[in-house]
Amino acid sequence: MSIVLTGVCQAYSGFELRDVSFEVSTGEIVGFLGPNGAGKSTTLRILLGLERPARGTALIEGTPYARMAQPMRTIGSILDAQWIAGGQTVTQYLNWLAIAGGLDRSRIPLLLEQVDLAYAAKRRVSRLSLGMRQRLGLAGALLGDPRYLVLDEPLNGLDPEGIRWFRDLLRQLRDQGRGILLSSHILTEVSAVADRVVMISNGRVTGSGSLSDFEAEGSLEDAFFKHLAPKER
Ligand SMILES: Nc1ncnc2c1ncn2[C@@H]1O[C@H](COP(=O)(O)OP(=O)(O)OP(=O)(O)O)[C@@H](O)[C@H]1O
Repeated sequence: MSIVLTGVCQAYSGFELRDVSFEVSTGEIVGFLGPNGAGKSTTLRILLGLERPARGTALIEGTPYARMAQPMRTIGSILDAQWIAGGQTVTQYLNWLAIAGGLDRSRIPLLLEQVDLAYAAKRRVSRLSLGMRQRLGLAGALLGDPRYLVLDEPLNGLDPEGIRWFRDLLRQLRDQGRGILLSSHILTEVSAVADRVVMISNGRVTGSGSLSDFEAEGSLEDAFFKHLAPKER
C-alpha cells in the first residue's frame, strides 16, 4: 500500500523536473526536502492530478489521482492554505468540501476539535490568521479519513506552540497507519518528524534514505548541503 512516483518529468521554460521517483508507504512520514524552487510543489501538483507530467507516473495505490472515484477518501492534501475562499465561514467551507468530495459531514465538529479550531467554527475564513488557515486546511485534508496526507509547507504561519502541536498530531496520524508526505525547505521541520527523507534539488532527487542514515552523515543539515545540485550550492 503506497504512493509511487516513477520517473516523473516536467518542463517549464527555465526549469526541468527530471526523473523524480520515490515512494510513501502507509505508517511513515516522508520528508520531501529541498531549497526554494527545487520542484517540490510541482511534484505534489502532479501527484494530486493538478497537472499532467510530461513523462512518468504518479500512482496512489496503483491509480493516478485524476482517475480515482473519491480521491479524498484515500489521500488528503494541503497545498496552499492561503487560497481558501474567504467569504464563507469555517464550517461552511468544510461543508462545501464534504459535499464536493462526496464525504460525510458529521465528522466536521470532531475534526474542528482535533485541529483546535472549534472556537472559530462560525468565523469567516477571511478573518483567520495564516496559522488558523493551516489548521483549517488540515481539517479539510482529514475530512475523508484518508490513508495518505500530502502537506506542502504546512507549518507556515504557525507559532511555536502551534508547531509543537502540529508535530504531535503528525506523529499520531502516522501511528494510526497513515502515510504522510511532508514537503518543506525547513530542515528542522523535517528532522523533527520524518522517518525517511527524499531530497530534491534543481528538479532532481539527489538523495533519499532514513532520517537516521542522513544523521549518521553528521546532521541532516550537513547531508542537505552535500546533496544540493552543484548549481544550488
Ligand atoms: N506553471 C509554471 N510555469 C512555469 N514555471 C513554473 C510553473 N510552476 C513552477 N514553475 C517554476 O518551476 C520551478 C520549481 O517550482 P516549485 O514551486 O515546484 O518549487 P518548490 O520546490 O516548491 O519551491 P518553494 O520551496 O519555493 O515553494 C521554479 O523555478 C518555478 O518558478
